[in-house]
Amino acid sequence: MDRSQRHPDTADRTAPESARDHSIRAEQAVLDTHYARLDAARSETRAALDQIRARGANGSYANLMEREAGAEEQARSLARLNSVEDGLCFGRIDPTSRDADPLYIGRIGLRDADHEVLLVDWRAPAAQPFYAATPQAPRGLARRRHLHTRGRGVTGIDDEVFDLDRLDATEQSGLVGEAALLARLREGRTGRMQDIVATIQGEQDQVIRSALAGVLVVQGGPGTGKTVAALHRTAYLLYTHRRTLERRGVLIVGPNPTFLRYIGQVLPALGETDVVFTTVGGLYPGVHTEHTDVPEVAAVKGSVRMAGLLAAAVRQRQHIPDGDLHVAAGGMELRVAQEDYAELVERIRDKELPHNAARGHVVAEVLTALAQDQQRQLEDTLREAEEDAGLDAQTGAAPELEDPNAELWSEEDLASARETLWTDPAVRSTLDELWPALTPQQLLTELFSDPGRLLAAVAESRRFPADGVLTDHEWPLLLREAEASWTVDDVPLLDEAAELLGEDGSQQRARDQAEEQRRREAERYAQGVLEFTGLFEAGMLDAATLAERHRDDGPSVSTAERAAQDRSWAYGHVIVDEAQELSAMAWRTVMRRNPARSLTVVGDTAQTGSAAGATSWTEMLGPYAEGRLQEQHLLVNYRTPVEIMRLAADILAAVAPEQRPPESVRESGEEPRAVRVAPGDWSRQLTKVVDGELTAIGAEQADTGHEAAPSSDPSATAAGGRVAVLVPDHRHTEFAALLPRAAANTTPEVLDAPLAVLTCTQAKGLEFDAVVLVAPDEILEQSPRGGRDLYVAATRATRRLTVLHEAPLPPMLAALHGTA
Ligand SMILES: Nc1ncnc2c1ncn2[C@@H]1O[C@H](COP(=O)(O)OP(=O)(O)OP(=O)(O)O)[C@@H](O)[C@H]1O
Repeated sequence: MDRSQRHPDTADRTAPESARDHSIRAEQAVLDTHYARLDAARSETRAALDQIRARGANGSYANLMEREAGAEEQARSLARLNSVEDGLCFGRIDPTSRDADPLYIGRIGLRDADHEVLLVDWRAPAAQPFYAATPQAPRGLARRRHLHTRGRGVTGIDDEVFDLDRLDATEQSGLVGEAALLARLREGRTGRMQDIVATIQGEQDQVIRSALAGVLVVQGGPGTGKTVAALHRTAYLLYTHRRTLERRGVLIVGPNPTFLRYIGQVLPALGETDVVFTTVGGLYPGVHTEHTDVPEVAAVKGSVRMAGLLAAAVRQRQHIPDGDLHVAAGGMELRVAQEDYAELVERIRDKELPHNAARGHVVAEVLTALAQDQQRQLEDTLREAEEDAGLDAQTGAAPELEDPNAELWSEEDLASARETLWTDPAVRSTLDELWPALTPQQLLTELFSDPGRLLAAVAESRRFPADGVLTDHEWPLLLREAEASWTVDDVPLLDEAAELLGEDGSQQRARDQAEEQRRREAERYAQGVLEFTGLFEAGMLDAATLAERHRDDGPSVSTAERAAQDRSWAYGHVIVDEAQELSAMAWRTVMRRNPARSLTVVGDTAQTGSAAGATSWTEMLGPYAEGRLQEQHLLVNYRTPVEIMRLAADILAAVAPEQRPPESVRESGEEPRAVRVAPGDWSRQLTKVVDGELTAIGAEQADTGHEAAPSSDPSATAAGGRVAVLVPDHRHTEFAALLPRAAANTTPEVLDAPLAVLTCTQAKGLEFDAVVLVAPDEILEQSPRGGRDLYVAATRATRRLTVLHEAPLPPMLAALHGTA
């Protein structure tokens, strides 16, 4: 169904040419004033910046600081003004009240010289009716108008009229309308996501403008604009809560680096850059990985029961020997009674400190116990000596000691004995055995590479089975070589371990190093400023002092930098995209980064590919939201045409019958098709189909004015439009080799290449003009969630889907029309 048909008020394009031209001319005149104002604002800002710089060489320290801050602010403003050149104004709303003027909506707000509003920022409350008005609830609007522009010229307008009476006769006859949305959706894909400020739909607007606090879950089928809405929400929140979010930063977690690059350009386009982008594999500072475990291992590592296992593994490292503690030190055999040691361990455990912090207490108490034993032994020796001396010298009777309980050692003696003992290697190694200082990496490596240790931790975890324990079938799956590299599924475990262990000194050292590096850079910069301003020669200030004084909360870029390095950083807001893929353990990590629980979670539980991912939001997130979980549903698919979505709906019915497929917004006129490949004929058939797609896209672009340079290589003609070959995981290398000109890895070139060979996981969140889906039966079989992978693959195309198969098609694809 064409969406324009759902707006009965949307006028047809059959309006008289002259009236349409008249409207365009009128809007052009308004747009000219917007650009004139933008140019003026740029000139003013540039002049202000030049003036600040020109004042550089003189003045007091305070003036200098003020000038620096002023220059930075002006430079930011200028960058913002420069970033809105394209599509500065894209909408207009006419209120029903005849007394009120129309409002123009744009990428930024502008006022004229008299401070009258010329243009309203799309994120401002006054702009909301532009996005939220519907024929049923027009929000006080008589008309919503979309302006199409190229450069600084108005090329077209689309109107939706909510109150015809409000428009005069000329305006009524000049109504024009082809839904701006459909025009936008017909454009070819570029490999980078683009902003949708001009065509945000009502249900998306609700997501974008939801309150900052609480956990907002946005569930929606493929192509419903979850990602793009989440990004616009980020821009909206940064605009509305700038102070909070600039200081604490916004974290965006995505499924893979390609996806992050795919969406990465949208925020700068919206004028917002103060954001940290990462994947789950990058959430733990110092480790960055994109390798994943096989599904059955990932399922175990992602289970919340791992938290209990790791807690048990840490307890296992807090050793309580079977007998008394004996240490040979300082020529003596020192002893701590087993029950005394066990009692002190229980006392320290009761404090519920992280392991490494508790170690400090254990060390202190054991040293005291050893020193006291040393004292006791020395005193006994002394007494014996004195007794012997007394017996010898007098009558043979024992002498009367002054007080048998008297302490011969002072507090200082005890302290110095403890210090000496601490330097004794035997004492140290005993303490390291009893209660070692551990890094998260060490804990995990030693646990997973030692079956005996792992089994002991499993046994220990079964003593406290509160959150469930691993079965005898599951725990052996964790075993691996000590040298094995970290996987994405290990990252939340490292974070959990870090939480249990606390600081071991290495984190502090890393932070100190980073701080030292920053200090040196600030000093170098300050030195430049001083030489430039002459203050250095005047001897008024040295670079270190200036750098130190200049250290405040700093610009948000450094907020992002600081946040990314600091495991304990509390972000102001966190956005998780393709959130269905995160395991329970990954959520524990994400929640630690956002103790205030201000999160936007977007995903589709029907697309979950990961074995440890979510099948229910309430189950996965309920425990963290404490009644503040709000779920919104997006139901309209803006990517996949009706014809392809019909087929995808069959897959969905087979793999997640409880889910409703989204409703597609447009038809392409082309049914998806199946091509049967004869055994051994993959290379020829694949090349033929791919070449056909590339040629077709090249021709379509030529038709729509996006003409590419002629070339004998069909892949060169598709610049701007893209084809993806989606293959089973285990055959990726094989199919990539059959198409050597295709990009086939997860570097940025995949996004820019006209042709790419990807697995379903790599294609998650991305979209292409045409998709060639290879060996669907094998995709289905590749994991317990293979059916969901197939659903993801089938919903990536904006125009055409071709399925290539050698084996018979799975029943869920029975509706496909085949070709020889
Ligand atoms: N209001 C809109 N105006 C124009 N284009 C839109 C709109 N909403 C979504 N789109 C486009 O639809 C496509 C799909 O959007 P997006 O990738 O955000 O969907 P998604 O729900 O995250 O999909 P998936 O679950 O498959 O990853 C994108 O090209 C996006 O730009």
